[in-house]
Amino acid sequence: MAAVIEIENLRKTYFSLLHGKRVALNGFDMEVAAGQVHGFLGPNGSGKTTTLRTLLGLARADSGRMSLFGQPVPEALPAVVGRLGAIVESPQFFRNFTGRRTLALLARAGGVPDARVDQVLELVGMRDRGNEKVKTYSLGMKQRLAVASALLKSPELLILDEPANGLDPAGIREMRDLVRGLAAAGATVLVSSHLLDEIEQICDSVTIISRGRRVAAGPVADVLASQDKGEHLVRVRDDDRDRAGELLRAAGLTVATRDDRLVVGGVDDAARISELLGTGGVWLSELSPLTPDLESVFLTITGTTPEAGSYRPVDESRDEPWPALTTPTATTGPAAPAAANEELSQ
Ligand SMILES: Nc1ncnc2c1ncn2[C@@H]1O[C@H](COP(=O)(O)OP(=O)(O)OP(=O)(O)O)[C@@H](O)[C@H]1O
Repeated sequence: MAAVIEIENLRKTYFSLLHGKRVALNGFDMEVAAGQVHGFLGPNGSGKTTTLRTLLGLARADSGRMSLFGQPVPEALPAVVGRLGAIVESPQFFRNFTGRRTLALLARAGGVPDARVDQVLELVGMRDRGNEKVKTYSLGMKQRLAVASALLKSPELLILDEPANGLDPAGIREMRDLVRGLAAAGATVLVSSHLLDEIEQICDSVTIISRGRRVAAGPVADVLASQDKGEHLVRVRDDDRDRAGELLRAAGLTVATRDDRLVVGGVDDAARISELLGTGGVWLSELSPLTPDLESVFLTITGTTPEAGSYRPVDESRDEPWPALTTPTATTGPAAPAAANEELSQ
C-alpha cells in the first residue's frame, strides 16, 4: 500500500534564551499508508504537535526527510496542499461571524462551491447551529466547526490534532463515526489523541512517540500483541491460593497476586494451568487471559505508568540525558534512549 505520509529521521530543536536548547524531535520516523485511520500517540511534550506543524510547513525542521503523497515537503507543499485538510492546535474564528458565514468565506477563498458548506455542517452535526454566531458556541461546537472547515476541500488526507477535545461522549461517538466514514470513503486520516480507548476503536494502525522518537508503530493488533506477555488471571478458593502459587511456580511459571486472584505469566497454553492445579488437588473457579489494551501498552512503552509518590515531569524534551527506557519496542524502529542520551549529553 502506498504511503501518504512518510517521515524519516526528523529532528527539530527549539532554542530560547530562557530555557536553552530543547530537542523536540530526535530522529523521528513515521509512515501512514493510504486509506488508513492512523493514531498518533505520545505523552505530553513528546513531539506530536511539532511533528504535525513541521509536516505542514508551519515549523522548520533541523534535518530529516518528509513527504506527502510521495512528494517531498515542505518543497512540494503548494502542489499537495489542496489534497489535505488539517486542524493543528485550536483554530481561531471570528467570534461575531456565524458558523455558516465562516465556512462560506473559507470555501470562497479555497475555490470550493457554496453548496459544500451545508454538506460539511451536516457531516459534523452542526446543521441546526450554523446560523448562530461563533461566540455562542461551546468548545465542542467550535471543534466541530474546525473539523467542518478542514473537510471543505473533500481532502484525501485529513490531519486532526486532538479532534475529540471538548466533545461530550455523544460528540466523541459522532467524531468516531465521521472519521471511520471518511476512511470508508477512501480518505486517509491521521489523528492524534490522548483518548487511548478511542484510538483503539477507530484506528487501523498507530505510531507511538516518546521523547521525540518513535517507540512503537504498526497495526493496532500487532502493537498490542508485541506487549502480550501470555498472562492469565486465575481464581481459586481463598485458602487454596498459596498452594496454587506453589504448584505453578514449581512448574516454572511466574506468579503474582492481584486482589483475590493470581496473575500467571509465561503460559503458552491455558489448559496447562488447569492441569497443573487439578493434578495438585486445587480446583479453578476462573481462568481468563489478560490481554493488553492500548492504554497499558502506551504506559509501558513510554515509561509513563504513574507511580504513587513519585513525580513525573510533564515536559518530555530535555537537555539532560534521559533515564533509559527498559521496555523493548513493538513492531518498531529503534528505541530512544541510548543514542539519544549520547547525543543530548554532548
Ligand atoms: N515554539 C516552541 N518553543 C520552544 N519549545 C517548544 C515550542 N513548541 C514546542 N516546544 C517544546 O517542544 C516539546 C514538544 O512539544 P509538542 O507541542 O510537540 O508536544 P506534544 O506531544 O504535542 O504535547 P501535548 O500532548 O502536550 O500537546 C515540548 O518540550 C515543548 O515545550
